Amino acid sequence: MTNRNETSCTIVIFGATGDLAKRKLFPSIYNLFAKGELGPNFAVIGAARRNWSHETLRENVKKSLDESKTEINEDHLDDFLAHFHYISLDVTSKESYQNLNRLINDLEGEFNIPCNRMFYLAMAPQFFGPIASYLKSEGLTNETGWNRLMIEKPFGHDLPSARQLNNEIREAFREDEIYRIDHYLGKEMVQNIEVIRFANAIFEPLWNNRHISNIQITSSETLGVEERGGYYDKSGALRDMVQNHMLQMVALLAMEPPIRLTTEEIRSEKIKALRALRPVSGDQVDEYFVRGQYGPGNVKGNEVPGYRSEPNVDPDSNTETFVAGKLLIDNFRWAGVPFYIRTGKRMAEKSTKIAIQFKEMPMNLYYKTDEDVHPNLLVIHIQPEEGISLILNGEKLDLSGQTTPVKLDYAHTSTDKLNTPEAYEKLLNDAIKGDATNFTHWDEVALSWKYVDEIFNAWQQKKAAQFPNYEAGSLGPKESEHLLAQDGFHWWPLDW
Ligand SMILES: NC(=O)C1=CN([C@@H]2O[C@H](COP(=O)(O)OP(=O)(O)OC[C@H]3O[C@@H](n4cnc5c(N)ncnc54)[C@H](OP(=O)(O)O)[C@@H]3O)[C@@H](O)[C@H]2O)C=CC1
Ligand SMILES: O=C1O[C@H](COP(=O)(O)O)[C@@H](O)[C@H](O)[C@H]1O
Repeated sequence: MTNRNETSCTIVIFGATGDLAKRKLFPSIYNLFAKGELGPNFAVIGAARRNWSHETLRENVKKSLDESKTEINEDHLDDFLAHFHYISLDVTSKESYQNLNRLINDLEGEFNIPCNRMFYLAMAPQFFGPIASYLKSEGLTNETGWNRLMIEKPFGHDLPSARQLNNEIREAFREDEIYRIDHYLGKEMVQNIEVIRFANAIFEPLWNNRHISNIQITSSETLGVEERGGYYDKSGALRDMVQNHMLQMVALLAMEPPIRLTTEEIRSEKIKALRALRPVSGDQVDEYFVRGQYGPGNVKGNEVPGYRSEPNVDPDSNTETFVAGKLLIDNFRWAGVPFYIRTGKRMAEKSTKIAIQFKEMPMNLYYKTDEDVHPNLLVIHIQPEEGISLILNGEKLDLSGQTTPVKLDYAHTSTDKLNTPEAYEKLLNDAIKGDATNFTHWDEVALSWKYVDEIFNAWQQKKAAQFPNYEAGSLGPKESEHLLAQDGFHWWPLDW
């Protein structure tokens, strides 16, 4: 009989010769092995077209651990690598799946693994549907153990394509067998949003429109599009970052406390928060959203080209590399509280932060100083530092009787600065254990696309934007400042 909690399994990585497997998946699997999370009975099968041997895969796994500076214990490295096997196949050919099934069966025998099968799709999205369908039709999913499908982004490029993809994979896998990855949900401090909110008696009573004036979420990058120009130019920041990571953070901040900390209850509250997002109609888009594209500039002392000069990007591209937006959530808790988001490439800092700004005191007893009392802020540092800061007011130590902001800090630098290997490690571990809490349910995906599609369509209908409109190495176009200024706010600095 199927035991959902049994962790002993075979992990098949489709796309094992690719970038994601090398940079994120192999180091994560090693870390899980080193921590004893995988136990002795597991196998990893790398699948791709390249004509590699088992040994070539193992050499590449070892190389990926070295390049990612994973701490390796040489004593058990060979034992670890012995669990890796490679199969050369084309995912579009039916015969491939019969060969793969034979290899899985052999390894289940060799390593004494129950028929628990994890299929990780680290492949371009056009293959997601066909792979899922072949896995079922060719008998690789089974009734004896569990079957899980881990699926990378992008999950569609709009609501209709996402729905079509979902229908395709649902033909082969049940919703509870599908693990849609949003790697932000694997980040330590994103997971901590719930803990900060629901394990601290001092915050929950204040977590509403009576006490919070606005919430700001920034995810800025210093990198450009690197080798992903071909994908990114068809996607843009709205669909690459807002539809998934930014809206997931909004949902976690806005949701009601779940009645229990179970996958179903948490997802249900996130879904309700996303349902309450006020849609932005075409004629309002400029009032609520700002788009930008970087021109040439200087990022951290290096001259960099503008977006339109990046490899595989259309020289007249109208794709946005920056988005700022004001989101409103129409429910009792949040009515009237703007959630500002911004994300972009080639910005001044690599930083993901959430600033929760509390309302002013009802009366300023320190008015004689002609100084405004600084608003209280709760800052959640997601990356590269991880932690929280609380900004209060204290008295200046100079006998002036004036107030000064005082920062209470709990922060530490994440092990690898960018934190993503740990995110993948956590997500893989969760999926192996059958915990889908930090993966996105189809309803969340659908609601996010619905929200984002309206903005995208409104932009499409307008004439081409005046791009480039921000310099690489800056904080985005000036209109992003206006978005908050019109409400009497400003973006809090990223180095707070
Ligand atoms: N790289 C990253 O940091 C991130 C990637 N992702 C997502 O992960 C997925 C994979 O990305 P990434 O690793 O960068 O992509 P790559 O292009 O580096 O890798 C693609 C993989 O697919 C294999 N492949 C392509 N066609 C076939 C085929 N017909 N049959 C079998 N194998 C095939 C390639 O191997 P071969 O040529 O040997 O067949 C290769 O292993 C994408 O959906 C991407 O959006 C998401 C977040 C971050
Ligand atoms: O999903 C994506 O995320 C990365 C940013 O991730 P982070 O963990 O480094 O913040 C982004 O660069 C990429 O374009 C996008 O596809």
